[in-house]
Amino acid sequence: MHDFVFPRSSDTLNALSQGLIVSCQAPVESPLHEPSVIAAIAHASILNGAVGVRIDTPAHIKAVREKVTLPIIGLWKQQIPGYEVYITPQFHHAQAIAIAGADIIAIDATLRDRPDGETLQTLISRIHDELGKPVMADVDTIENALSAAAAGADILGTTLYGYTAATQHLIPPGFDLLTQIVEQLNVPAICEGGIASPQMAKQALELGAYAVVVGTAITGIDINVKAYGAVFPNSHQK
Ligand SMILES: CC(=O)N[C@H](C=O)[C@@H](O)[C@H](O)[C@H](O)COP(=O)(O)O
Repeated sequence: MHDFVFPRSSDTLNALSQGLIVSCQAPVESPLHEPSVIAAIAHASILNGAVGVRIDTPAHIKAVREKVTLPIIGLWKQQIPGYEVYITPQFHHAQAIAIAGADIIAIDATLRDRPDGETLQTLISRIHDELGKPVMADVDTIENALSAAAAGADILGTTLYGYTAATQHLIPPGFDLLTQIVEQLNVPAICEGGIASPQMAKQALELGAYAVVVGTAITGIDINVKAYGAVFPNSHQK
């Protein structure tokens, strides 16, 4: 386990070390996609030992902030026509989630095109300089992890492994990407995506993960019930 020296918000980043971060998100069409519900799920996660939470949208972050003092990794998923980046694609999205109360700003840190000629480098620099927040760089490949680290990312996440054109043939968790980051970079790596059991989370830590984000396996009621329903002859959800 490395000892990392963080240039900014070191208390926040140190608080995540070797801990479980719960991603509390719900499909837009779900009754769970409601600020007070997401806040309750986040609060329950913290009460049961999570060191932080990962939350989408300013409204949900604001509601969670009222219940939770531990670190919030904030993001804002926004589809922009003509662009593939969707996790906090532009600076104004980052600004909105910072204002809502996020401690760490998660962004798509691939080198795919962004609107208005913004680059990964300028986006990270503006989040640091204008918002004073650390950046979690969600990546899919070691090449993008290297460029995100060079652009100043404070932590790297394997979040996009399996979710980009370059990696769509791969199935999360990205343990191979995690290992490459741990071996090649001196930036903490968060294993996120596809962690489906405590054993898998333990494996991520053993491979050198700084922390582990678990979403669907813990908070994905809609998808999990649907998966159970698929094996029941008497299920009204097809
Ligand atoms: C690719 C993408 O958009 N991932 C999102 C990022 O915030 C979430 O939809 C995931 O639930 C999260 O990464 C946690 O992963 P998992 O739910 O597999 O534990």
